Amino acid sequence: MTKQQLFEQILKKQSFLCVGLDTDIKMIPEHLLDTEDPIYEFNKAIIDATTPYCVAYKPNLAFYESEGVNGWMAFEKTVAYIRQRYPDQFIIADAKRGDIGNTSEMYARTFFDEVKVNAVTVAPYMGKDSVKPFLIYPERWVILLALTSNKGALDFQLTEDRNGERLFEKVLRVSQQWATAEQMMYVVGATQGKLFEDVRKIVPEHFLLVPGVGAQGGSLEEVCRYGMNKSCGLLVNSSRGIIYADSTEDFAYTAGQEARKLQQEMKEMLEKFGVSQILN
Ligand SMILES: O=c1ccn([C@@H]2O[C@H](COP(=O)(O)O)[C@@H](O)[C@H]2O)c(=O)[nH]1
Repeated sequence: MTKQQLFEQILKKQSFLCVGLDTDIKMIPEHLLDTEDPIYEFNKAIIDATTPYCVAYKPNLAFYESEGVNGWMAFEKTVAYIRQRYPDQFIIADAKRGDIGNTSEMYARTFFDEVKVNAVTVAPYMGKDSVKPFLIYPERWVILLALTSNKGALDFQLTEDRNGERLFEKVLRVSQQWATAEQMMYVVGATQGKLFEDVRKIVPEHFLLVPGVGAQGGSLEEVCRYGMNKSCGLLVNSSRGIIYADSTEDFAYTAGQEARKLQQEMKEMLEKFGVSQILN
């Protein structure tokens, strides 16, 4: 999916919501546990209920890999289900990969050739040759960790070098030499508030994947005020706040309603910050 196609979906749905499929077997409603593949059944129900209100899904690999072979199969089946039923959805494998070149090549093959997601989250720490192998796939995306939502962002990302440049700023600046805004996005946590202004000084055109609203307390209004650009430029993720809003048999309906609430807020933000035209 291209940047333009993603923006068109955002305008069509008046939403830049990404639903996080952080499916924890321990949180799945009891009545699904008797089915052959509870994780997949849960995901299908969540996807069917939320798809009118979102433009992206983000399965986080930790939740699948922790269940071994069955978890990986549920991940693959979930991606295939979205691909087949809702081909306009943007699918992000939140895997936070990155290694020496030949190993990164294998990660890229896994996610782009085998599972066929649109994007993979990648850690920038090992540098250019660890990221490049993900960039040889046309219309597939690398989402590079830049300024994360957790407290630990202070440990490295917000530290300054002797010229006063913070590490996340260096990641944004240098990595722009590796790929354009047609293939690279950045993770910036919703909890980072006004720092979105500093991010936008360096990457005005790029899409940002923004986790941290809902359970982590980030403000959607602040993210939009400081982070939105003329083609929206934001995919805001919520995982627990949507998928675990209800643990009864009505879980999917409630998840849909939570997604709808966020979509309504996002529609207001798109209007408020003047994002309304199809760009060419
Ligand atoms: O900086 C980051 C990077 C990734 N995440 C991931 O996003 C979701 C957030 O889940 P919530 O339940 O909505 O808090 C989860 O998969 C994280 O691993 C992040 O939170 N912050």
